[in-house]
Amino acid sequence: MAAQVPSKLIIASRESRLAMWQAEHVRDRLSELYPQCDIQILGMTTRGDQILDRALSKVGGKGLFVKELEVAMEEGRADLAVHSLKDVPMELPQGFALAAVLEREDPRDAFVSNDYASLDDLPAGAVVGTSSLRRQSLIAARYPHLVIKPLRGNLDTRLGKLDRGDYAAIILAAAGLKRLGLPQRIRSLLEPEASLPAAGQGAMAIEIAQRKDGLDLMAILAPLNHVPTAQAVAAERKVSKVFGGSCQVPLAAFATVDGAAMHLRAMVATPDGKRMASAEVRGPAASAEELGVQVSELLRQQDAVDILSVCLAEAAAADHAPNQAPAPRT
Ligand SMILES: NCc1[nH]cc(CCC(=O)O)c1CC(=O)O
Repeated sequence: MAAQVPSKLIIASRESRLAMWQAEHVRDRLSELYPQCDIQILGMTTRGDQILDRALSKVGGKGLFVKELEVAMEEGRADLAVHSLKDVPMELPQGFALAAVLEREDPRDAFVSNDYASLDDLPAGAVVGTSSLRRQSLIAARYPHLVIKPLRGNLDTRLGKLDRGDYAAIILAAAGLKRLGLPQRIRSLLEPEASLPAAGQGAMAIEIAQRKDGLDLMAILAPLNHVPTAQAVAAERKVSKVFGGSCQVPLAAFATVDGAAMHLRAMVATPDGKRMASAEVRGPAASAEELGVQVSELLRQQDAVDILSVCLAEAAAADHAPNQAPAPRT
């Protein structure tokens, strides 16, 4: 039996152009499924959008880009929230759930520059912009002659800083550039072998809150769930969870699903790229989380915990704040 659909649904979204594109995409797909339902978008600003002068790893706290949207749902101002899955904490607060994961866009990192075609072409001392510890550590490991400088802000802001000449090149998620109709800005793509993507990169998720009115939003949103993507990101997010995943740690986890088979790769490193652990496993896509645990165990055998303790000590020192990262667990 088809789900009972209300006459109106409100989508909470951040106001960046990418977030709005994603919310509009979900709105359009829902409108197609449920033409009788009036679907509106509520734009909001989050703490992650406001704090732009610090690297994400130094802002601290999880869910910087999602909290305000959750409050809107809690207060009944919105029914669902659309997020870049990469920005969604591994553990949602009590009473919230992911209702659907949409088909993944290109998960790769993109090299963006006005003067150079790839990381290999950059001369010694060239400045590369990124605020992702993962990207920073991968670049430092392979290109020790390059200088990495922080780069924050939404996609348009970041591209503006590149165009102004602040950087020789910047690294961005290919997915965002493609969604915004800017694929021509991509000079080259970094293959997973060179730059393993972050857990959830390129995937969008729909979050919902527990309802008091009995509305079955899970069932309403189920047709938007893309099973192979949901399986891949379940494995990736399990790895992040095991290692207390946050933006304070250079951690990558990337799964591909081919029919019933999954290939999961993961990596942890120190921010300077000098120490790195990486591992991969293959197995049934239906056992996504179990594969996440397995690959985490392989990482642990390579001193991943020690590598992460270096990262967390650095983060805590930079923060002058108590170290809130939980101990690794499975
Ligand atoms: N943390 C910011 C963020 N969250 C999601 C994306 C890109 C889109 C995606 O990965 O789905 C980006 C920008 C970037 O990494 O360049």
